[in-house]
Amino acid sequence: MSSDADSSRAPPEGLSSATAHQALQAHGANELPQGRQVGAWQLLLQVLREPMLLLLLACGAVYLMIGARHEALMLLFFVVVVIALSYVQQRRSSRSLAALRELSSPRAQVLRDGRWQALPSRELVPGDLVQIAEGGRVPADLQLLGTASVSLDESMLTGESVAVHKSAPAQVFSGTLVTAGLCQARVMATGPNSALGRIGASLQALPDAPTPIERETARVVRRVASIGLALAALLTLTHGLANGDWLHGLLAGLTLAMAILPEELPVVLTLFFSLGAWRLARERVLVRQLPAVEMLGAASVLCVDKTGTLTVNQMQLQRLWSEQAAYRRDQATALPDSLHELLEYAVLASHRQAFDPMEQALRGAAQDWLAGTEHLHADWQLVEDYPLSPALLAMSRVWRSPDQRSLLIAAKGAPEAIFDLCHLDATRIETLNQQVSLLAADGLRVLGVARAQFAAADEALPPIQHDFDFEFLGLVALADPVRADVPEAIAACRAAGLRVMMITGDHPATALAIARQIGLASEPGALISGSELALLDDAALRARLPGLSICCRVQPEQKLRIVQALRASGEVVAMTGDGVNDAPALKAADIGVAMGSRGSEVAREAADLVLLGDDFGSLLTALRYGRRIQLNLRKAIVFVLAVHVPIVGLSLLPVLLGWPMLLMPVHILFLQLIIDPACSAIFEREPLEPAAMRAGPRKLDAKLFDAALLRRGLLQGGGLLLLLLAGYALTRHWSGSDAVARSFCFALLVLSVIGLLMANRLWQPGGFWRGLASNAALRWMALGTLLMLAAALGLPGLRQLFAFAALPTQAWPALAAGAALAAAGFALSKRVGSR
Ligand SMILES: Nc1ncnc2c1ncn2[C@@H]1O[C@H](COP(=O)(O)OP(=O)(O)OP(=O)(O)O)[C@@H](O)[C@H]1O
Ligand SMILES: [Cu+]
Repeated sequence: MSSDADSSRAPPEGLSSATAHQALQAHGANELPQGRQVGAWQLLLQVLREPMLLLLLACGAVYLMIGARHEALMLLFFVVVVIALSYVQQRRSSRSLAALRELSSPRAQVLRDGRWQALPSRELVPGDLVQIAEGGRVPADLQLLGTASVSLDESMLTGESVAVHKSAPAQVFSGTLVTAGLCQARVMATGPNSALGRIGASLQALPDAPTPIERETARVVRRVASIGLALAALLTLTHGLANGDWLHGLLAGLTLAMAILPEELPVVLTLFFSLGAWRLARERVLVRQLPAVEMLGAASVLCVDKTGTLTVNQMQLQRLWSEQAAYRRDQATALPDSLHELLEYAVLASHRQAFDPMEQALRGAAQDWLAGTEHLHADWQLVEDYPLSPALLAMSRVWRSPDQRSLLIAAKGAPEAIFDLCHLDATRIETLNQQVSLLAADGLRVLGVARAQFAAADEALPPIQHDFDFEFLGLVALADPVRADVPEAIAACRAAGLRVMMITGDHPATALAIARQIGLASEPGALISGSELALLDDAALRARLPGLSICCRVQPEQKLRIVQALRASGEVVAMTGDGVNDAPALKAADIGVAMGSRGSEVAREAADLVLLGDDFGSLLTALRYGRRIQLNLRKAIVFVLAVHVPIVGLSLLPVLLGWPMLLMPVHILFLQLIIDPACSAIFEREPLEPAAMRAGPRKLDAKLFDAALLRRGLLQGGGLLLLLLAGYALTRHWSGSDAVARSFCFALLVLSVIGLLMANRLWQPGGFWRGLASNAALRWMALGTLLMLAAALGLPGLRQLFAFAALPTQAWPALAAGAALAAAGFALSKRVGSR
């Protein structure tokens, strides 16, 4: 980490943690005033505003008016239970969200107690020594130190998006973006005292806009709720007009409203997303946009950048080649003298404090092979530097040596760019290209190296690299090994129905070689180069997309174009990236994925997911979770739907048929107490069914509440309603007692709800009982429910509250038979309703 160029000077010192701690007390944390945070009270308020509670309170009031004090008290008890339940659920989500926020807070490289460490930027204090590097945000107002320089994008302070070049002792400002370079700096001002703090700007993330799924759910809930209210009003009217008993009519209406209200859906949605994000964080995947995980389940194309994602991005210089000599690291130890100059100029064309792994590799090789020769020039002075540009993939650096009058220029870059700079003739280019292809075919990244002299040392330097008179020196080839887990992960992605596309700035031959190593399609039509791509208009590009798996020599802007073209042709695009230039494409993709430790801050800010461990395999984990959340959501929805049909039916039909009221608020509440926790706790925990991974991505326009889902839910619920009505009518006829019939019907309903849970837990056929063994939440749930049911049927006090009667012995076998029938029906419905 320390600078190699400054070794002659005493290294600047950092702070000790004790001093830093004191300074932190004095100056305050290095952060801007935060947006509002959700405290416990606000959560409670949110809970209290829930419509379910309002309905309960209204019911309580009606009970008081008709003088049923016990019932009113019991409702009050339920109010407390419901509040406690939703409070616990909401806290669980907001806790996991807070933990995520903590994980995603920015970090800075700081020298503390003589050791470089990554600390939260929040803990920086004036006087700290930090290091900033390409792709990072400046964590505070800093003064640059040493000889290195950086390029900055200060647009967020100035509105100017032209990069500015700065070197010591210039100041750089908090929140600006380092687009190139690596430099040490001293912290001058933090938090509200920084330039950013003074203008009151904030880097707060965008407010979370509701996603399609959230909007769809909100729409469904609204629609169902208004239908419910209308029905409830209608019921109250019918009842009131028919019997003249308006209070009981109101009670029936409120009961129906409670039965219909799909209040668990939004809860299920937030809880599934936030718990899913929390689970993923434990797998070292940070979710910055919650719905992105579910979206990942729908991804159909995965665009990956080669360097750093598919490969480890640790370069090693493997071969050097000039027209006179060649060297392979694996076949010889010493570098022949005739290649010394080639390596010397490759290093001169690099930064002294190298950020780029290629340059680090060149520097490392030079230290191994050129140490003690006259080819390392610590005393040369940098005069000018021509950076790499998309138009010319080559960079040059101009040097002044103490013992020469003319300036020396070293250039390195993509071979074709260097050939261009050297103005080589066509035949020589052709032979050289053969050599490049030979090196690249082994998966090596090839760079050309050239040198020039500029005699008139006091004249102004030319504006572009082409104006120098370059002489070609040779080629260097670097290896960047493929990550060990990549071939397997790629195969798994493809098995899951995802198309994988490699996007790289590298040479076609290198890209092809890597594609073969990782098992991507590599036939001729599968590859397109950036220059070819530039000739296509949007329609032609879209036509070219099918079957494409490698894009090489693409420029950063072209990544954006590829993503947009893919999306325009109906694909759901997940895209990985790590560089400063990748941010627009990451934003444009449906799911942007950034590498956590190696990727740039900017890429992380633009991404929806961050792979904290930098391993490609965890993307696959995220994909599995995406499918899992999506499938479990669907299961929960089918369950909620199926369970509401009989509840609504039993509240509505008796009134319409002129029977005595069957379900009362207390029954609905009892059921609610099973249903709410059941959907969130039991379905959320379900592991992914293997078939869902093979089934391919969900269609983008597929709704969460699609026809298959509705059909299955209505089938299960409708069947159950018929069974319950039949059971009710039969027991009533046979026992002559409303209370016995109600007890029977309710007990059957509760047993069937447990059956519905077990049936919808696993959608693949079979496995009805397996649920009890593998899902502890389900086991407890079932046990608790049975105990509650037994209490309501068995304890005289409760029996009265529930308006039950003791079930005669003959009813028990009938109950068991009914439950078995329901279970068989649910098992059958899985075959009918499958997609
Ligand atoms: N520091 C450098 N010095 C000289 N040439 C460079 C340097 N960096 C990149 N190049 C040239 O530019 C080409 C494209 O580089 P670029 O950075 O766009 O690819 P990349 O983003 O590293 O690759 P990938 O897209 O696979 O991640 C390289 O293949 C190389 O020829
Ligand atoms: Cu409900």
